[in-house]
Amino acid sequence: MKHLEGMEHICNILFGSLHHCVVIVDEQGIITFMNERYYEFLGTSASRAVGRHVTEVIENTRMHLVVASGEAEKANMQYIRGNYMIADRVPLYNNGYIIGALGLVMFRDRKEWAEMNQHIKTLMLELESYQKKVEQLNGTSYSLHDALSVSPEMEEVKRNVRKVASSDVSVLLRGETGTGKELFAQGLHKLSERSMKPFVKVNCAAIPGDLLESELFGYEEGAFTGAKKGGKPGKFQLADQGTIFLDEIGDMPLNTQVKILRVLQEGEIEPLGAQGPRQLDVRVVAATNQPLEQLMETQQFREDLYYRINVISFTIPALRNRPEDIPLLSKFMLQKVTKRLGKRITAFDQQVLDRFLNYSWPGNVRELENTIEASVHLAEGETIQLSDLPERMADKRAAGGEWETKPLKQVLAEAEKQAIVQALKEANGEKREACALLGIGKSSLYNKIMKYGLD
Ligand SMILES: Nc1ncnc2c1ncn2[C@@H]1O[C@H](COP(=O)(O)OP(=O)(O)OP(=O)(O)O)[C@@H](O)[C@H]1O
Repeated sequence: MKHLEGMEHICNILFGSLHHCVVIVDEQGIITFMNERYYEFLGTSASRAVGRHVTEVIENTRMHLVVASGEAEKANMQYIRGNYMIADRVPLYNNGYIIGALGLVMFRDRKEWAEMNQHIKTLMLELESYQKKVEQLNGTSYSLHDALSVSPEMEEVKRNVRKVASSDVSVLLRGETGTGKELFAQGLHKLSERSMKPFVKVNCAAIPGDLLESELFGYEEGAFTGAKKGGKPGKFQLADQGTIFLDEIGDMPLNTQVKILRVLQEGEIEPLGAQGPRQLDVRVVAATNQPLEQLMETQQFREDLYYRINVISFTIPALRNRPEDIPLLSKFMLQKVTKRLGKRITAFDQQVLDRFLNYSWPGNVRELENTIEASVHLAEGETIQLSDLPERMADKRAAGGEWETKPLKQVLAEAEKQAIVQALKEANGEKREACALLGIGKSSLYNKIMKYGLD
């Protein structure tokens, strides 16, 4: 930011009366200047835009990527506020260092543009539908815009995630179960240069230890008896050029940790039965809900791997610590669930919202969504009542105060068991459906069913 300070006055003279839209960002992608024309077009103002990350203010912008790559982009098509515009973006250098970027969004003669825009719109809509299909095939369905929040804590995490998204730095996402770590991992990938390449998720807790290696690194034909003809690519190969998301990394067996570290350090893998190593280019995003520092003390997690994946870490706050987000998320989840179930329920009784605000949400946003889904099933009127909430929510002990006096482990275990019982009930014992409701893998569900003696 310091290089661009004091430039506002000069920029206003230069670009103030220009018919085109101008934006300048600093080396972190933070807006330092926009001209009046751009504010008008976006319906915003200097006080709302300057100082914010450019992705928060301008749709489909690539300014942060230009700063990261240092490469200009000429006559790029950009969809803003219902129109396709032509954007030029150039990096700004000072003494050989990037200090920011300047973007120019061009308008054409209105009539000519309107005609061309219609034609382009049709083509671009078609392209967009293909892009969506590619994204689905690539394994992402979320972007950072899907992470709803109003709380300052979450807004700060989002701001920081945006800042590092365009670089290749390894990111560790921490937070309790259901806080949105996977959503953030996908958001990071979508904001990066790798967005059109694969996003591959590995649930380190769900793959049995003895299969983890072949799942991660693949194998060659004939590597062992029972190996598939033609071999099988591992998750790392599938993620080549893209992002690999190592979920629940704290649950990864020690011997696999050694191998992962080698891959990350040397940028190559050696599939089982292969003649030699293969070069790879993957960005690593890991997530954990376990205290890795504690696991290191008990030698369950390797220190060298910890430092390798923990270059930058973000902690996503638990829902109970950001109550401001609860009304917004509840409303959104209600709309999502009622749309899916085709039921007309439009609001929550005030007592329900109060209960939500006082409840501890050990399963965080996922539990909120499941709770709302369960109550939509039970509700008879157009408003969700206290009596429509699942049993655990009706239990006063679960709502605020007292539960915190119980050991957290016990509370989490009780909530987990309750959620599984509920999901199995809702899914009529159909385990695949219960997995989908809970958002966990099959082997994870089987382990938990055994653990809590629910078979
Ligand atoms: N801020 C948010 N806005 C909207 N939806 C959210 C938000 N945070 C989480 N969700 C939703 O909550 C659910 C759980 O999120 P997600 O799977 O990303 O959590 P997680 O932290 O990765 O969980 P786990 O540690 O159990 O794997 C998802 O359906 C996700 O879309």
